Amino acid sequence: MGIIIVRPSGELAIKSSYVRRIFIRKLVKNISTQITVSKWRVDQGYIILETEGDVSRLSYVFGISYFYVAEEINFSTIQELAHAAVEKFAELVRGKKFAVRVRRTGEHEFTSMDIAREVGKLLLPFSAGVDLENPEAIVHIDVIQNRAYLYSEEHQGPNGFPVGTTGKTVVLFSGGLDSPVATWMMMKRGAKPILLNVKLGGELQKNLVIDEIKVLSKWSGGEKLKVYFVDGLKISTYLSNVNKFLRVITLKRIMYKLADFLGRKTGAYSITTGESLSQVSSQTMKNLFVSEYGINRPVFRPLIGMDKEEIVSISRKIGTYELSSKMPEYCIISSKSTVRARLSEVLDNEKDINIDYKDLLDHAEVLEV
Ligand SMILES: Nc1ncnc2c1ncn2[C@@H]1O[C@H](COP(=O)(O)OP(=O)(O)OP(=O)(O)O)[C@@H](O)[C@H]1O
Repeated sequence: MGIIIVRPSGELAIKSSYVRRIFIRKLVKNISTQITVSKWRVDQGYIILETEGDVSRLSYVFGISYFYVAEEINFSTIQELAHAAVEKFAELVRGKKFAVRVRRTGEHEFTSMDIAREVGKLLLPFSAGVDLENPEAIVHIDVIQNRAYLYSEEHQGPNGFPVGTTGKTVVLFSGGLDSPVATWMMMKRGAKPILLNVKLGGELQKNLVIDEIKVLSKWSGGEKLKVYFVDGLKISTYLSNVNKFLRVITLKRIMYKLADFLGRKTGAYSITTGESLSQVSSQTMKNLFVSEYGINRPVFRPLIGMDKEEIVSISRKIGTYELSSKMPEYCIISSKSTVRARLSEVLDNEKDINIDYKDLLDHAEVLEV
């Protein structure tokens, strides 16, 4: 059993108290899917939790700025606090250059500097001296009213909003490099993704997609991730009648329409893709305009302004890079596309294709990870 102090993302602090309460409650719910929480309270913007389990899992919970495992003490004088700090930290600083870092909230007759000075003075004889610039050991003390939290290590959280607080989005999820990164970025903004894969590559593609979703689910704050696999073969047959230079754009339009339908079915108000401006011919500005023409939901493209290196670096960080690299390109997608599709021509071509989107989705294979 330990006390964990969580500082929510700075963005949560500027919300109205009503919204903040909702977000904090969801954050605690998401935290308790990772570790056991027996009690919690909010004090001066910090969430104080009594917990059991592996705290390192909190590094994956969106909505956390930083967190630490602390010892809680009640105190009335600065000397009392300093003695408790010495008892806890004498061994930590033994023979090392150290620094004391103090944060203080509440009404007190002393400042943070007063605490740091008093604690530093008592720890000095155990140590190799004070070094505020490059300490070998750091003594952290957070004072909130008449309680102090003592700890030696602070862990970074991923910031953002708790997953599930900002709505659902249908993600067009190919499983290539980009769409997993786009999914992660939307989860970071608190969205719950509903994944839609047009199965063009059979079981190999499907299994890679599932493995990628498993990796992404580490970041989902316990929210189950649902994936819809739609029959790609059926869609390919529709496309065989389309002019070959317009096939990629038409396929994209079909995917967007499927996503729009799925959004309506699942209460998701947006569509997310992994497109990045002009990365490939189907992603020129003109083609993106034509692709999403007539779609009722806003299309979010979190990667639109990123280059490949930036996307790769996020993909490595979140753990999907290795799996994405195994994903082959599928021939329809990689076939030549015009860079400036004419809307009227594309719409004209489309007239002869009669796709029953509802039926495609009703027959989709649905899994939850
Ligand atoms: N088979 C598919 N099923 C669902 N969505 C897809 C599929 N193929 C492509 N998409 C969507 O279209 C976007 C662009 O795909 P495209 O193949 O043009 O580029 P990409 O750079 O290879 O993307 P990715 O790396 O995500 O596969 C993808 O990021 C994804 O959102």
